[in-house]
Amino acid sequence: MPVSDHQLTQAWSEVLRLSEVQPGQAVTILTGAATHPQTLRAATMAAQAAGAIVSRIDLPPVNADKALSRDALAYLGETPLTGNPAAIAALKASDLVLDLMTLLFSPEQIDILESGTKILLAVEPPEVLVRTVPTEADRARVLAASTKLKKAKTMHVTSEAGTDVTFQLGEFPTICEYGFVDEPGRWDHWPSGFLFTFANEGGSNGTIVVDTGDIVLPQKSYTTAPIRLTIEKGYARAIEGGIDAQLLSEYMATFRDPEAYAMSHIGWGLQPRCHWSTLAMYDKEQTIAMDARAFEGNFLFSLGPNNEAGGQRTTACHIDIPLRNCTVSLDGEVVVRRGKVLDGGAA
Ligand SMILES: O=c1ccc(O)c[nH]1
Repeated sequence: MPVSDHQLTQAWSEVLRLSEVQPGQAVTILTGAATHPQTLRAATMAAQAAGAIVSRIDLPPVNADKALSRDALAYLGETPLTGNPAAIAALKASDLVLDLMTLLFSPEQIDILESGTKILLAVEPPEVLVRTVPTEADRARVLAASTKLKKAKTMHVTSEAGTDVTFQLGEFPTICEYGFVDEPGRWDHWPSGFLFTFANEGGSNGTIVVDTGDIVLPQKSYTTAPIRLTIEKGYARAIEGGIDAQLLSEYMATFRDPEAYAMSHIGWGLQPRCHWSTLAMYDKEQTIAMDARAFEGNFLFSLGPNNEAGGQRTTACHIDIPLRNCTVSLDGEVVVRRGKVLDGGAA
């Protein structure tokens, strides 16, 4: 059901306040063919109310003929910014970019962030944005978890469904997503409230079982039977199971890219206002399923690119799979036990 312009504008004003937007700063709103008009309206009004100098850059869509999916996070790499020096220059000249289009995992995003520009991605439906307005407490909880993940040398994940996988850590940074951009050069995503890192290249080994009811993205499906992934030296060497495994396998095979099977980010969800069951209430076209990526206590693993964290792998195929009921431990210390976060709960 819809939220009012007033509610959504208030939500944007809070996010811009948390992002420390100052009067006179340049805020550029990046839009595309799928940008939600109410989100654009509310973001524009909130940025003006904050005294920012507001611009909008609207770019034509790309990739639709190659993607086999309409989900902006399914097909990565080239974006409407690729090869567009005028737009890139404008975004680099901005203090803050409100990405209502989706640049994630693009070389251009990394280039723009390195200039000191902040980028906030926000493409979920307006009512989801209003429900998941970030808080300082979200930030504190994610940062507290990151102090453990940053120091960890191994992550071990198990589940009663049969997951038993070990990741060697240390080569890549920890990325915290808490929904606002309070430092120059920071990227974040609203909604969020989770953290992750990337396993060392070749440093992932074991078995991951996507259990019945776990979610596969961008398929946006709840699996009807377990999918067993055999992970050896950083790659999913086998994907076995029933129809869900066959659908995932065939989809990935269409990319004809061995790098699509590489382990990408690994982490866990800390957002109590996001839920495993929410995806069941939406049409696939309406959401990119951030509830699934952020719900408290998930173990979220990804296959595909690692350029977001400075890695060399830029495959277009991006698979995100949040698992329920896993136990995640860092150097032997349990941080999530059978899907429950062990940090005393949300503040
Ligand atoms: O916010 C996001 C969204 C997708 C992803 O793979 C990582 N972070």
